[in-house]
Amino acid sequence: MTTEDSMDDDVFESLEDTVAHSNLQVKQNAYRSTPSPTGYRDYKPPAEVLKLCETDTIEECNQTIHKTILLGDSGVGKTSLLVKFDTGKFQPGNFSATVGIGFTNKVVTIDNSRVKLQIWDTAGQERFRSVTHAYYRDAHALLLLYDVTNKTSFDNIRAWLGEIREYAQDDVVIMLIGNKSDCGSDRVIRKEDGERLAREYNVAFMETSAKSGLNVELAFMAVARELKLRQSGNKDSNKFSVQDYVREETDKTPCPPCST
Ligand SMILES: Nc1nc2c(ncn2[C@@H]2O[C@H](COP(=O)(O)OP(=O)(O)OP(=O)(O)O)[C@@H](O)[C@H]2O)c(=O)[nH]1
Repeated sequence: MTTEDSMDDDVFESLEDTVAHSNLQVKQNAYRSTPSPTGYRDYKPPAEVLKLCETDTIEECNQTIHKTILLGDSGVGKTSLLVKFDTGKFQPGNFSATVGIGFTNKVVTIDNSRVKLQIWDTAGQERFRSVTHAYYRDAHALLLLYDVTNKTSFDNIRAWLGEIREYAQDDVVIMLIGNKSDCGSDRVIRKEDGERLAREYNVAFMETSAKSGLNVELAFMAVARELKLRQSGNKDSNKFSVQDYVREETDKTPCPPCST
């Protein structure tokens, strides 16, 4: 399945015009557009998002929209991963911390059926944490990122998982992601370390690179597949394992030359 034939934004065309890329716009203007000294106090979700939550029609849609949230320390590459998945593009060295939270809608095709993902990009900085907690509760899936070149971001994963236990639903799908796998000699966290941590917490794991595109589509597709099976109530869904699926799919792709 290629990116071209598996994704389709048209279902959310009207939202796309107004809200869908709001986070990216907020991010670009992050410090200029936020009057509060903390950068957060005056932040409110876009009006369209609040309106969206109030309408019956969208409540109906919510049954089929899978809310997926990107989490992890600041700078690990959450926005970059989402932008790469959404647009296929990567902007190197273009770092401005996300302020608040925003979402992008994507429709992916899994076994000939369309799965709607509403992907929320959160601010990784500590000062925004209390805000992002509020969004965990109704999340269907969480993509938890660390940066393979940043040990602190990896060490903080345990704390993130603790927060997830506290604020998210028990059955939320969790995917641990080691991003920036393209970084060669700057790498300080080995793939095995990520795998071990994921096993310890019984969550799925993969490494990605928003820069090279490695596994970016797979990360979202694996989550979408799991969510679709759960939603359909398919008896076979119990047999589906995100981790086995990821392993099979990554085995098909040769590993890039990473320095470990
Ligand atoms: N080499 C490399 N650089 C990356 C990758 N992903 C992100 N970056 C860079 O890392 C920096 C931070 O990326 P962001 O996507 O803004 O990080 P974030 O997690 O959204 O950060 P917050 O918004 O503060 O939470 C940027 O300079 C990106 O260009 C990657 O896969 N490889």
